[in-house]
Amino acid sequence: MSWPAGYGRIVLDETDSTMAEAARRAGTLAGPEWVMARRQTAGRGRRGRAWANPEGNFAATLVLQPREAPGVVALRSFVAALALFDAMVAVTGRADPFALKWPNDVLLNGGKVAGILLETHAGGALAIGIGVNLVAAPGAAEVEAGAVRPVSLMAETGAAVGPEDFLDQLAQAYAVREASFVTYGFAPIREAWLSRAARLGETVTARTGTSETVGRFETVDPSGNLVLMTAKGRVGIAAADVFF
Ligand SMILES: O=C(O)CCCC[C@@H]1SC[C@@H]2NC(=O)N[C@@H]21
Repeated sequence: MSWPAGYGRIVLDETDSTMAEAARRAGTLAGPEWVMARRQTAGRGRRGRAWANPEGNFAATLVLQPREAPGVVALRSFVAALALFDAMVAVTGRADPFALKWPNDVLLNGGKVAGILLETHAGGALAIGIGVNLVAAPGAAEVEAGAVRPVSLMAETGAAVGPEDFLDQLAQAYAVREASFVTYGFAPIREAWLSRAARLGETVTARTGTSETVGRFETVDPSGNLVLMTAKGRVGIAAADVFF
């Protein structure tokens, strides 16, 4: 497996969180850099949740210095989700058990196998944190009530993939999707994402900390919003957790 040209790589035995590591290093990096850790002692997920990271699972953050407007930069969550999907297919040889859940989870046999966390830094750096349950998944009791059950790649498919091998696949897949995004914009990424979307056309619930919207999952719009057809009409949602 070749490493993508122009991307750097740092592999640490242990850190608190690769997001924190990325924040500490962002100002010093000359170009895109993958920061991977074999162990995280304080991994974090979306909405301030903790992210468990037993050894053997994958934890890495890609640090980029994008030049676009913030709304365009944020669309890289879809770029990353697609790349993650591609890497899963590359390591298992199968696409059918995988699906993408808005905004950027990867599902395997309907369970959550991977998550993505985006953070931006003063100075404009973008940190894309990716966690994959390669060998172990948290118990159902450790996740929010009603959330998709966590699963591991190994338990669901039998594939035994080490974090560094997974990084090779993911970095290559990301570089391909990033080049498409920079050259052709969001449209082909959006189409590819939608063709892999879980529960498209079905009724889902989108929850923020303060509101709940139930509707038919119609599409993701060109700004990356979740579009639901509700009893009151079409609604675009910029940020939420989705429940099936
Ligand atoms: O809540 C989610 O689904 C996103 C989880 C993101 C976890 C990854 S693991 C690598 C990086 N470092 C962190 O502390 N979090 C992200």
